[in-house]
Amino acid sequence: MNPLLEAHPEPVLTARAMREADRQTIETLGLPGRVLMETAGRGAAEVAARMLGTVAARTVVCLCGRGNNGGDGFVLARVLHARGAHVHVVTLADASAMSDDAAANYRLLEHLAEADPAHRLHLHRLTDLAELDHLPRADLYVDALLGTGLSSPLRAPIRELVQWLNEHPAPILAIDIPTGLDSDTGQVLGAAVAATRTVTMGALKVGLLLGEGPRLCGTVDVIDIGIPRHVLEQAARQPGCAWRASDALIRQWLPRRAHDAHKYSAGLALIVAGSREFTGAPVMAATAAARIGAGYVLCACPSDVRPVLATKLTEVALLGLPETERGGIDQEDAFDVLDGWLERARALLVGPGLGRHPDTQRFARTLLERTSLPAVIDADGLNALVGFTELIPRHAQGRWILTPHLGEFRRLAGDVDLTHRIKVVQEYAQQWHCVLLLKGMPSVVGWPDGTVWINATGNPALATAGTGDVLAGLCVGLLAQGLPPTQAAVCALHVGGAVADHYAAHYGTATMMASDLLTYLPAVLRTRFDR
Ligand SMILES: NC(=O)C1=CN([C@@H]2O[C@H](COP(=O)(O)OP(=O)(O)OC[C@H]3O[C@@H](n4cnc5c(N)ncnc54)[C@H](O)[C@@H]3O)[C@@H](O)[C@H]2O)[C@H](O)CC1
Ligand SMILES: [K+]
Repeated sequence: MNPLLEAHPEPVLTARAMREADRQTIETLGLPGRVLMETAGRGAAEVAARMLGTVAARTVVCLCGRGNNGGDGFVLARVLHARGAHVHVVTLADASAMSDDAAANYRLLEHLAEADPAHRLHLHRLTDLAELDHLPRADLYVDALLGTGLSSPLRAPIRELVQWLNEHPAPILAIDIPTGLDSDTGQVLGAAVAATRTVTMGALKVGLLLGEGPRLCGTVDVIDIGIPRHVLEQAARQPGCAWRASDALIRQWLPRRAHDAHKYSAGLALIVAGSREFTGAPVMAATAAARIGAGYVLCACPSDVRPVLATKLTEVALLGLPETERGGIDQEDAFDVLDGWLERARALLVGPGLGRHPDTQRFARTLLERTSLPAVIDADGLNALVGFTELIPRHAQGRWILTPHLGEFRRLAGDVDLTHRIKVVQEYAQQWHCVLLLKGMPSVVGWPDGTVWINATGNPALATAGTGDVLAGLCVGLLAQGLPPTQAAVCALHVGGAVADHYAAHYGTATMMASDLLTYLPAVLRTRFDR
């Protein structure tokens, strides 16, 4: 693929945005919908042929709805029939009840079925679900029932058809979206096809990447059906849409070390972290910051924790922060110790393992209010802001990266309905004027301008203690090297997930520990990101 194009982020659209892109292409550019459907169906047939291996004499059963999703299925049926397959097309409606383009393609099939001397094309107009039992066992089932037109929980008999489909062991190819999956949220609406593979038209849909989407889609192929890139990019600016970064884009964004760099020019990352209870978190975060390329990492922790960290950290400098007799960080004395370093630092991370002592939380808030450094606020740094969220829009000013998991986000934002996760992240990143990295599978990054990114890498191996500390360290390490918070958050997620993917490819997803991310990071940076 063209390296320049490859560096482009991939638009991830809602159903509404996809329909808008269709409309633009058809009405403004003049590319007929029938041509879009023909291209969509032919692209889907290519994927079906790859799934079958050989097409001739294989049996394919296509379940087709009466909308354009069904229309894509009719085109696919015609193409596979022409390549020698035995094709059974199952519909629930007459052509008169179908969309125009679908009906036109259905009538094509009717003429073909009559004309084919080999009688390899069979049209079944279903009036009773029992008739499904007369269908031959297929080598491949095609779900062309519903796509982006699904707007509510599946009605009968589509719902029963979906359940029937899922009962068959043969591979299932879903057209555009597995029927029953909400294309904007990844929720299952009543029932949904569990596809082996999904071939989606024009662009990725949000629902394929969130919620139940990854589990129900199987492998996803995006078919270029002739919608111009600028039309897709324009559509992706609608609320609820997102982007996915490519390796090429991350390679472009990742900082390169200057040939004449010295430890300060490569960026000083100041990390305020650690407590008696949590000494691992600062180690993970500080090591990650150093490993991703920060030239100088300084970890400021409560004084009596310093000796413990000194046994675990060699290249990371340590700074003991005075404590109150109550055991929290003493704000005034701490600033006396910190001030010089705050001038020299290029980025700040507050939170990993910091603990929730009231004195420490007050210190963390004051530190964030006073500094104008780009900052990452993670874990107990976020907990210190609970009840003080007004500080975020007042001080973040686009310089902060907040990295909450779901629980931390709910403590900050309240019991927010996260059905539309993209819209929620979009709204809060704009409202708080910060970069909001909401961790999850996948994690999502909202920028202050409303742009949202869905992480393209990572796997369940990341579901282990300490990976959040590593992620926070990667973020601050990239900030310290001059990356803007917007790109630092997307890169940290993408690279961290890529290391987890590297680990899982070699050792599976059940044994990874967070420190493995630090071990394999250099190799993945070198081989996958050319660093
Ligand atoms: N992306 C593109 O550029 C192209 C996509 N194509 C395909 O077109 C469908 C969208 O087609 P549309 O006709 O708008 O909707 P559907 O076919 O998905 O469904 C409409 C159909 O479904 C019925 N329906 C709606 N909700 C329910 C429900 N809850 N239960 C049962 N039935 C329901 C509704 O009555 C309609 O009859 C897209 O996915 C692509 O596959 C174009 O072919 C090419 C361009
Ligand atoms: K479908």
